[in-house]
Amino acid sequence: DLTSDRTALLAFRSAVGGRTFLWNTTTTSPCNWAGIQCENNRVTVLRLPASALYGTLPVNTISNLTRLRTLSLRLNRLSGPLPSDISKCVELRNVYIQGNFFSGPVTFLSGLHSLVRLNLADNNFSGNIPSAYNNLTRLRTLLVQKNQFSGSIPELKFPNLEQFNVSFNKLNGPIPRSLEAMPVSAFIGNSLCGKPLNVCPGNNKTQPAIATAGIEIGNSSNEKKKLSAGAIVGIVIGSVGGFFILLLILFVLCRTKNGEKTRSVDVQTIKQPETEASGDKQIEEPENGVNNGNLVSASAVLSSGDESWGENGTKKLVFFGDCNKTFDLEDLLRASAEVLGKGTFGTAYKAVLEIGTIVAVKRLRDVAISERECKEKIETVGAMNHENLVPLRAYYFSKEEKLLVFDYMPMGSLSALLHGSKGAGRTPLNWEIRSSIALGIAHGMEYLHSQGPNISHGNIKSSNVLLTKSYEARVSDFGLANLVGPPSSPTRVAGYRAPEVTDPRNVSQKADVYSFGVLLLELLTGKAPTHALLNDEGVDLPRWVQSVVRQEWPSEVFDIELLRYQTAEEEMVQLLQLAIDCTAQYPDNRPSIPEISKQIEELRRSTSYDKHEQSDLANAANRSGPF
Ligand SMILES: Nc1ncnc2c1ncn2[C@@H]1O[C@H](COP(=O)(O)OP(=O)(O)OP(=O)(O)O)[C@@H](O)[C@H]1O
Repeated sequence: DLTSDRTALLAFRSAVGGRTFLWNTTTTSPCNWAGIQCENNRVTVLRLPASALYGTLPVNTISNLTRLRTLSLRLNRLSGPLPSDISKCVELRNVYIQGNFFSGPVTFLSGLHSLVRLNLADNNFSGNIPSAYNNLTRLRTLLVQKNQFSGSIPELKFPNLEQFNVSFNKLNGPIPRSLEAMPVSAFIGNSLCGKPLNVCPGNNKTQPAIATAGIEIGNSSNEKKKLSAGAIVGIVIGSVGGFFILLLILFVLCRTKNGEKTRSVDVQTIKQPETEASGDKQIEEPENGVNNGNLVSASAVLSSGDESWGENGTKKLVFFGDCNKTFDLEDLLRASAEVLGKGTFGTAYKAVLEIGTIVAVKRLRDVAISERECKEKIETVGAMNHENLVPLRAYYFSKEEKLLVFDYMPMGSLSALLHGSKGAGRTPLNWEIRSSIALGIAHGMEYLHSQGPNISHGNIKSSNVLLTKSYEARVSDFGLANLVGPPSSPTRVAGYRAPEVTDPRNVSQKADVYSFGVLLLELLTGKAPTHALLNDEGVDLPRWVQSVVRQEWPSEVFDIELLRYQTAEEEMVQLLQLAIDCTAQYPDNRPSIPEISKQIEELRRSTSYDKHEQSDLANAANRSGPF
């Protein structure tokens, strides 16, 4: 059997071009060849992702591997039709051929009853979406986005379907009921209609009662009645009258409210002493960013009559939620402090309080908005509560000083971990850690984005991802982007900024996704992204990765440290593809954060699934070559 597998594999190798040392043919057993795994002396896994393969696949190559369970040819340059005889591999569970140039209709599916994951995305497949998919009752993932599929989507019934995407094809007609619960992004870029997209034309069920002139009433066509001209005039006059009454009520309400507001502002102004007249000074900035004794060596500055935001004129830290108020402003000012770094919004300090508590304090500078607005924004940040966000515990606000008190994260930032010293004693950042960090960030962002369509982070980058002792990711600096004025010079954030962003204080959720994509590339490549303007040793990561993936050997993009963990090569390439999708030029072509989380969860699950399935393969460790 193994001899026939070997023959089939050699036929495959001679059919496609690519990396020349693909397989060491002097070894008799293909089970020792790179990218191949066996069970009971039969080839079960053929993984050649990102291996610069090109050419077509003739019949009797893959199909002779009758015990094949996983076929991955992801991110190569293979073309032509996929031979239909692959249907002979009845044990196939995972087929990943995303990111090639395969074309023609998909005819190989009938008979593949065991299929769990099917990813045909980013190819040139055409024809209808075969209803043969319906035989695939175990299917959990069906990704066929970015192809040339046309016609309508058949009613597909998959009891276990978790991931589904047909976006950016040439499909038309209504979305079948069984797929209504899928996200909008699964269907965009086609001429489809119906839930979750817009209502199909001619389907009046969910249309508003008054749509256009010549209005029709009723659910089915035989019930349709034309409204008389008189009725239309009546409806229009009634609606306009109602609208004016509503406007009048709103006007009266606003006037009453404004009167109240003015009164409360007056009260506050009277309460607050004149801080400018009290001769307060600003806290001294450390000259060179080194330890400066305590947080505010000029703590007297604040105690000399500076006005806090306290209710009755006392200096007060305002705490959030049920956070224990175990310290006050005086304690904070007395704490020994060291500078952690200077960022866009100010300087960050590590403060060790006398009671032993350690906090991170951020002193905001150049706050560009009114006190009231600033307070509201800080309160919004304080109300955010998610395990993957750095919690804001308290704040202090006065005319001269704006301090934000966060939990201190002992492992520092992801940026420092990726690009800092790689000397002995450092925990190597393996796939498990990196993929879990990626997932943590995605979850934190998903929480932020779920707060409203206009809520975004605005400054996603590796120095804003902090880590706990167990390397869990916590996103920091959310909600601060619009507190301060725009930076005067390009900063490190430039390498993460989406091409459409012109005002850094106004960043959409899709622009956050772009920055996250760059962050994923940074995690995978180990390279720091920067902007050409800055002219330092960094690179324009999305552009560099795109060029390597398309022109050279794609796996060369990965960080050497990651390549040591070869058992996850498939998932690494999957995450690379996701990062490339996130950094699409056009915002609409980028996936949403919930989708991204789902994909990372899924690929992390498949790592553990594969590990479990193949743990007894002693030869896995002996494989040669990069994969
Ligand atoms: N809560 C925290 N715990 C531990 N270290 C922190 C904390 N907050 C910030 N830091 C450290 O302080 C440094 C400076 O942080 P800061 O957020 O002020 O600037 P930045 O992230 O480099 O840039 P930007 O202000 O543009 O986000 C960061 O690199 C980070 O390592």
